[in-house]
Amino acid sequence: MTEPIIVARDVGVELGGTPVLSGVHLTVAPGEVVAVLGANGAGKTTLLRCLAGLQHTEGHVHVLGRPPVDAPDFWREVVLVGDEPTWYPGLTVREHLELMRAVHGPGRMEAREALELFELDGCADRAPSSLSTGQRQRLSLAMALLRPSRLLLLDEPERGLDAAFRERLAGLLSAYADDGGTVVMVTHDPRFAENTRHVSLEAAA
Ligand SMILES: Nc1ncnc2c1ncn2[C@@H]1O[C@H](COP(=O)(O)OP(=O)(O)OP(=O)(O)O)[C@@H](O)[C@H]1O
Repeated sequence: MTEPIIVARDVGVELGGTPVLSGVHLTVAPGEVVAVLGANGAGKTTLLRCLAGLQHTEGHVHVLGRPPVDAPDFWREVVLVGDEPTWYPGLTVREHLELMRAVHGPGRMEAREALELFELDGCADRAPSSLSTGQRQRLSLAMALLRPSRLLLLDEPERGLDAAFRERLAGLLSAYADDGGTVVMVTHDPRFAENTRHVSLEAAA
């Protein structure tokens, strides 16, 4: 039987003395796209942070067969897209994509293909800080999908994207999973997540 990519059992987190997650279970197989849904404050981002090794938890969490840790070996296989990244001053949109390739090696696509796929050709020579919210989100996602990885952890990837691009992104994530990758994403858009496995989170307190 194929080993799960994620096994989380009885996960509990307290923040500021308040339970945020309690008794959460999640098992994710390779090639799955899982959408974590729930009300504001239900703990979705906190769960992603637990899976990324950025949040201490009670219970058992294994990602890719081991406890997740905020360390280079882990981040070579896992990509987290959450809050907007810090952009490198002086580098253009194109250079941000080329940087991913230079650091992580040949991945799923070339920088020029990513520019086309994420509709960034028109702003390839601009600084990311000069882009619109949706264009910056597309650049974050392009940087994530260009490089090789086994697991994508995405926090509201649809944020700032228009309806047409949301549909394209859903297709790109599905293709990533068809290639053997695994996706866990937090989303508030059930339509964007319609062809994924849904996991609902309820507030712990
Ligand atoms: N550093 C912190 N200290 C104390 N409480 C926190 C901290 N970070 C988050 N929380 C609380 O933990 C709860 C869960 O937050 P989290 O961001 O995981 O929710 P969410 O489901 O992702 O919400 P949203 O849909 O609004 O993004 C919230 O009640 C939030 O106020």
